[in-house]
Amino acid sequence: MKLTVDNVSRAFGGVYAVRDVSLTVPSGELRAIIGPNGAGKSTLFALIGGQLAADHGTVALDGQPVERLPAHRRARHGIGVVFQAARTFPGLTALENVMVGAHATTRAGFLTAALRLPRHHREERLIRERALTCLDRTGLADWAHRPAEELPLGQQRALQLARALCGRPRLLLLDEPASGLRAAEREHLATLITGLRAEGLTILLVEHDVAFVMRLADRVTVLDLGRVIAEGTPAEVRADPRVIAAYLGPSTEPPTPAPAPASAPAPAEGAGP
Ligand SMILES: Nc1ncnc2c1ncn2[C@@H]1O[C@H](COP(=O)(O)OP(=O)(O)OP(=O)(O)O)[C@@H](O)[C@H]1O
Repeated sequence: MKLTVDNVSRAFGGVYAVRDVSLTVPSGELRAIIGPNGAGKSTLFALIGGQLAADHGTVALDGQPVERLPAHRRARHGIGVVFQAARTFPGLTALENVMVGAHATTRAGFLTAALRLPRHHREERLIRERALTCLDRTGLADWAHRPAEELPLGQQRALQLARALCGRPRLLLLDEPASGLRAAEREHLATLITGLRAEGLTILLVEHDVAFVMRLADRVTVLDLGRVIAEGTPAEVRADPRVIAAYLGPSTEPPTPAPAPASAPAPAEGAGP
């Protein structure tokens, strides 16, 4: 699903968190959004997902404007969101938590469910199967029947992703999905994201782990102080002087075999034995 954000702004108390941001993400692209703390990344996600309303500007999915719709209506249009903070529904099992994610997209309405009509039972069975598949994909099959609040942090984050996937999104917003994960969990997540992208899902990824982002993203948009300061392929963005000044700094780049120009001043860091 193609995402078009056009001139979107949102201020809090007179201060812009996001200002005149435009971006187009073609269907099937994995776009990373990076930038320093407070750059407006999470706010931009909320403006796309509908958790926040924009002061002005438009958001369109496959050309259809959605900026006036609340979050649950945007979810029906195919937006899935994984928030930065792990939010599970305590008292429900992991499986039940994931099943909640599918209800946004089911045909059976509240009344059907409340009256427990046969159609409701059919849908519940299908949702349960779908939820189990999503748990399996996110490495949580063994946790399905455990209370969600008993899951360790890494698994709670995976649970959020499973829940979003269970809603069958066509645009997935991932806000710092790798934070707090251990190396093996990170690798599993990277493989999963790559797989989802290969299936044609459009993905927006906010992540502070630059190495993680750069190896996954097709293109990268860089925000600073609420504005887009650069956009391009990972290599273009890494080499952009404005991005280096605002965010990356000269030495965060993972080691690459690029030849250093003879006149380049070598950073002193790590020069010792
Ligand atoms: N609900 C809110 N009320 C007031 N100010 C807010 C609110 N949400 C965000 N802001 C402000 O908007 C700016 C952008 O915040 P945002 O969380 O979008 O940045 P971010 O790039 O996601 O930061 P981080 O990387 O730290 O998560 C910040 O100055 C923040 O303090």
